[in-house]
Amino acid sequence: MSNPAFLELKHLHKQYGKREILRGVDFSIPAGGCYALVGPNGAGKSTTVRAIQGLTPLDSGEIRMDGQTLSTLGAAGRARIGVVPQMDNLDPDFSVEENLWTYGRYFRLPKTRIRQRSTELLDFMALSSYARQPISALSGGMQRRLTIARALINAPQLLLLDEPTTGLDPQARHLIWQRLRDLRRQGTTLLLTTHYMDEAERLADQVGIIDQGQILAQDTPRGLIESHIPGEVLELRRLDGSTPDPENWHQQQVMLSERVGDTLICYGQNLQQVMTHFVHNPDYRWLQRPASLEDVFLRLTGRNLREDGY
Ligand SMILES: Nc1ncnc2c1ncn2[C@@H]1O[C@H](COP(=O)(O)OP(=O)(O)OP(=O)(O)O)[C@@H](O)[C@H]1O
Repeated sequence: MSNPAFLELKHLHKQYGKREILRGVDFSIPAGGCYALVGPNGAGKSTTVRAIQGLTPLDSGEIRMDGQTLSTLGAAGRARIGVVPQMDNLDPDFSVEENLWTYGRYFRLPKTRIRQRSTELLDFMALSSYARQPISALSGGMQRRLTIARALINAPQLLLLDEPTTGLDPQARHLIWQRLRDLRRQGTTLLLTTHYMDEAERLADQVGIIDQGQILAQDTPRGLIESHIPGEVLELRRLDGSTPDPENWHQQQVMLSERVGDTLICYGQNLQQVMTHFVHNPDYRWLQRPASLEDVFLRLTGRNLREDGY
């Protein structure tokens, strides 16, 4: 039997003017689970996260946490949610620990509790030696870790992370991933939005691919790959910079191909035949590799920048 949902989103709809931003978003996360919402710019990820926070009123749909409708949980329910926004909004006039205290006071935690949580969280996020430093003394990765620590001050059961590692270097990203996995082991439920497929693959049990306000597919990372991309992938580029044109050959040989800029991504049952065709052709560069979540993402959400503002 699958675990009961801790967070449930049912048929979320949101319109700005005539434009439908969320068109029936549905998903759920069991307690202690991690769900990654991936999608192109403007897909509706932040709007979904803001709706859970109660910041964006919905036109219809329901959000339930721990079995209760969020709107009826009120402030007490929202206090069980920690939020890591897309942009760091730490207070530059305060020190590292003062930033945590401000949040603790916001949640009306007793002083002794704030002190204890601040010490624990600075240690957890490897920031103890920076406690008295101004925010300007922190690197981008440290600021991100402090933003996560701040979101954890009141020990929330659900942590919402809007693009938690965008713009960070690989070491900084790995440290954050490690801490997010630690949080899961402690029972925290995570919902993250990301543009990084490797992040979704590394952290999430379930990945939802959202585009134009709709979840196009959701499954485990492996399940998404296996059900959308058969076998390996061949990337083809022409040396003259033009995109390879599959018209005259791929129909008989390759099941599927997608154009991404100047690259043709091929996959299908007859990939080896296509390979032999190009290996000795000096006009082409090629790369054969295992299929990834990014291939699924590109296949489902379209390759080229759209002209409709998304
Ligand atoms: N207050 C608003 N008024 C009008 N349109 C809005 C408003 N907030 C968001 N939108 C539009 O809703 C769409 C979805 O925005 P959202 O921020 O949810 O996308 P996203 O998937 O988080 O994108 P990104 O990856 O760029 O952060 C966008 O086209 C955006 O312009």
